[in-house]
Amino acid sequence: MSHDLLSQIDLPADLRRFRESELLQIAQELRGFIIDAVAAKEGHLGASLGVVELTIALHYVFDTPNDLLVWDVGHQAYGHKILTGRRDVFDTNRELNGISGFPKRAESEYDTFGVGHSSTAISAALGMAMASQLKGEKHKHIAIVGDASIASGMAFEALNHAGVSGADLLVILNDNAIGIDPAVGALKDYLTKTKSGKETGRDNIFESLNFDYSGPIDGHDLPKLIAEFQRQSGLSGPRLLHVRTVKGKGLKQAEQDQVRYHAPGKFDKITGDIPAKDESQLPPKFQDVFGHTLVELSQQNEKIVGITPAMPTGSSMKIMMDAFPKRAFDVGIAEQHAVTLAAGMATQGVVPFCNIYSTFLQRAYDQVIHDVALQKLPVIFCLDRAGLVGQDGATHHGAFDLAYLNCIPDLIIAAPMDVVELRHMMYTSQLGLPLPIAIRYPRGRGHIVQWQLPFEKIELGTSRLLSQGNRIAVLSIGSIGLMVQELIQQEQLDITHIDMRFLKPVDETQVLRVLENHDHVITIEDGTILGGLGSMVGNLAFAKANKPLPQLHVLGIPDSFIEHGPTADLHQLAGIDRGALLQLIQSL
Ligand SMILES: Cc1ncc(C[n+]2csc(CCOP(=O)(O)OP(=O)(O)O)c2C)c(N)n1
Ligand SMILES: CC(=O)[C@@H](O)[C@H](O)COP(=O)(O)O
Ligand SMILES: [Mg+2]
Repeated sequence: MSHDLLSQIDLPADLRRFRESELLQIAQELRGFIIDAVAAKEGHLGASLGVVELTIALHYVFDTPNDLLVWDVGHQAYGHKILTGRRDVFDTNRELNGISGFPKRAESEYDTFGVGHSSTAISAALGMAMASQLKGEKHKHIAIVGDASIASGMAFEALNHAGVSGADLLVILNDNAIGIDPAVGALKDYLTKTKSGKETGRDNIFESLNFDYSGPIDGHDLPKLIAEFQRQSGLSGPRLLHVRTVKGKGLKQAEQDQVRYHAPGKFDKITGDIPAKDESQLPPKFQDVFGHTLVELSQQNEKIVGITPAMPTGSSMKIMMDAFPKRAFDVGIAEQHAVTLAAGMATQGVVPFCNIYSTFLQRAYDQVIHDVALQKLPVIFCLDRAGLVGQDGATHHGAFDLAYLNCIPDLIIAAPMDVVELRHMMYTSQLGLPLPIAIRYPRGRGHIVQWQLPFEKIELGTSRLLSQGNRIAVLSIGSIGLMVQELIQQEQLDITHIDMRFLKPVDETQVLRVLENHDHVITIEDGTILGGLGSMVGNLAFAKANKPLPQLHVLGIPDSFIEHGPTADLHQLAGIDRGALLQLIQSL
């Protein structure tokens, strides 16, 4: 694909020098550029393809960066990045030391707000608009938000406030009628029918909230978009422009299979096909073991239900939704609601498995404390994508869960080392616990091919002694223990290794025994170093262990935000990889 015009655009000012009639070709070239880049380097595809025309029209009409664009989530902002100074480095997208897959303030003045988690754009753009008012400055403030993201509570809070703010805020609702998975909820149906009050004589929902509503308009029709943005640039006050687009636009397969092509991995840039892979001999992913195990358990226990906030495919809750459509619920991008919904169900004796990515549970922290733990409601949280997740980077790493959950009373915290332990923990959880439990596990594959072993009950708060040495002991929690175990076997190290399994209740007897019988105790976790296993063992040592204490070495994610890149590289950067552990052991 040629980039004759695109190659002349380094910044939006260059784009604005083109005639409107040339924008169609620029759109084709930009689309081709995105397809070529993602086919080779992976990343988010469908969302960016769907907003090519929108992106061009926005930068063509508005005076960016003086006018402020805020992209919600930011997975659709590849076109924006390419038009705002990052075309030549776009091949480093999501790579270690490369550009981020999401808008990021440190990266460009055109990235007005850091994103990754959804539904923040309206609040952020409103904040900017109110700041402009306060400072007496003239800017346009534009939030671009998807149909699934606008259904989240936070977006509604922002609309509610913006409607009485008088702020110069344009919300562009990019309605493609899908999130990652098919859109859900009543708002989805409403949006497919909604029309302007000017047409119907009755206010629609946005007009009722004091927004000047326009649309819906075709988001692939460049002349229409440009005319509408020119009109909008002369207006002020809260406005909402409803734009309809097609996710994956311009690549046949991506339009037809929008779920798969949200982030398809590598594919053929000419045909659009994803190469078939035989994965039958590979160990399964943690998430698939979660999904299949939940179905197995649901067959035995009719009280079980599944809840996911908008991640059925990613979390594999889809397996349960297919097997038991009446007992598994996708509630949309609504983590807070998902948690309290699960709490409500638990009050009635239902056994909810509430599956949330570790990073997204951050949004429902109060609900975990106030609605679940404080009432000792036995909700079973399955926290997927715990630890460092790789190319999505700092916004998405599940780095904090061990620490932020550890300080909550009456919450059991478990982390399986392998998929078989995950099964046993899920089995144990639904037998009837007196408290809620959070089971956290990582993105990707385990190492056990034959995972479908009979269920076993695990005693809460018990660890597993995996090898016994004398001077040095390693206490690990979660899947990072696999690396420890392999290291010990491959290097034939004479050291003790304990898979802690539970951060809370922690196996105090075992920890004290280890502290008293070794010269050096190493803790290792794929979570922040502050407040997780290392802190727990340190506290125990000072409070309860007989003196003299061994030397304690705490390995975990350092107290800084870890960027994006291959997970193995990030583990190395964080000092929690095989090399770092071996070096430490050798130095002792
Ligand atoms: C708080 C939060 N929950 C879940 C996600 C995962 N997520 C990323 S994109 C997405 C779907 C967004 O759909 P929509 O807003 O309609 O945008 P589209 O992809 O259709 O352009 C979801 C659920 C997230 N980024 N943030
Ligand atoms: C943009 C976003 O938040 C999701 O698309 C996320 O990238 C999904 O991550 P997984 O690929 O780990 O499911
Ligand atoms: Mg959408």
